[in-house]
Amino acid sequence: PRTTDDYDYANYHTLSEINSFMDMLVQENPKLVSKIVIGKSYEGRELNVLKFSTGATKRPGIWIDTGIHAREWITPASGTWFAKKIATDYGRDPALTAILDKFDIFLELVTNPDGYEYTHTTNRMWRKTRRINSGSSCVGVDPNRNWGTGYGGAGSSSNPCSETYRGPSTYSESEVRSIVDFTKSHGNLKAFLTIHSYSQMMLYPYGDTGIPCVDEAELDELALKAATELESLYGTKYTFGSTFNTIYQASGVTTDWAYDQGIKYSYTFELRDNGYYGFILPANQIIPTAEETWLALMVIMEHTKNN
Ligand SMILES: O=C(O)[C@H](Cc1ccccc1)CC(O)(O)C[N+](=O)[O-]
Ligand SMILES: [Zn+2]
Repeated sequence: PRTTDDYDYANYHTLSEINSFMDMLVQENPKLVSKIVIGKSYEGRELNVLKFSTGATKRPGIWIDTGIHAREWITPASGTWFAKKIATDYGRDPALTAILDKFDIFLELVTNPDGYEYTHTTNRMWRKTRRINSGSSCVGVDPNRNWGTGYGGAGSSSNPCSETYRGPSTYSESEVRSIVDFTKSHGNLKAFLTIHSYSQMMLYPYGDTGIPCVDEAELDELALKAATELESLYGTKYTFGSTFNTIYQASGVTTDWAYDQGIKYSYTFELRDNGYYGFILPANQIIPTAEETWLALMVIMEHTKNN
């Protein structure tokens, strides 16, 4: 495709196609969109973040990542649609324009590029990074068990052959460390939204413990609003609650860490479906999934703006 107008949002794309999309979007919207390289993956690929900003001065930020688990293809596909939506709606949609007049939005589309490439070339069901684990024939670390908060607890594994292997140490994965360093250097993120599939859930802290987080009441009420808005489009039903109570115990996870950095509005999304297709969601569901999810993201971003 020569422009992001004729990019095929209704299909899944390779890493190089998604990287080309990012470069096209930046070229077409030089005053709104820029690309930041926040680090390199284990195998040396760039970790690219799209920055949407309408002001020169440093503003509070909203973080969104997709594709941290390699096989969850619906998430970078939806994220690509989000990126185009932001560029299209700025200056046209009052709600989005109001958000971007106050916040920068950071969107990392392929958060685990080594794993994503591997799902295209070798194993469609790969989940983890592609780190070679010393002393083991098993490859990869679960980037959603590698964060510092609750690291090493129940709900993660010390076995390199496990799908939830926590890694040799906190932040051992450059794909994780790069986000940690970016978040700390930015220092003013107000929402942290990490997008997974599948199960149709909105999950807030904590995952490592059943003890409620301080902001549980507000996060729960906001999740209800977001899930209701999401359901209004195509009737897709989401459940919501703390990670521990809603899906299962998991430790060293992204949103627990983000929340403990003081980023109150930290949610994990589990997109479509409920298990019928699972990770192999048909491409004809990409755009509907992206559209309904965007409604929920807008609810959370507006709440973040107004609080
Ligand atoms: O186990 C995971 O990391 C997520 C569930 C989750 C979600 C938020 C925080 C901790 C765990 C489930 C999934 O999206 O990875 C799907 N899966 O189990 O492969
Ligand atoms: Zn996942």
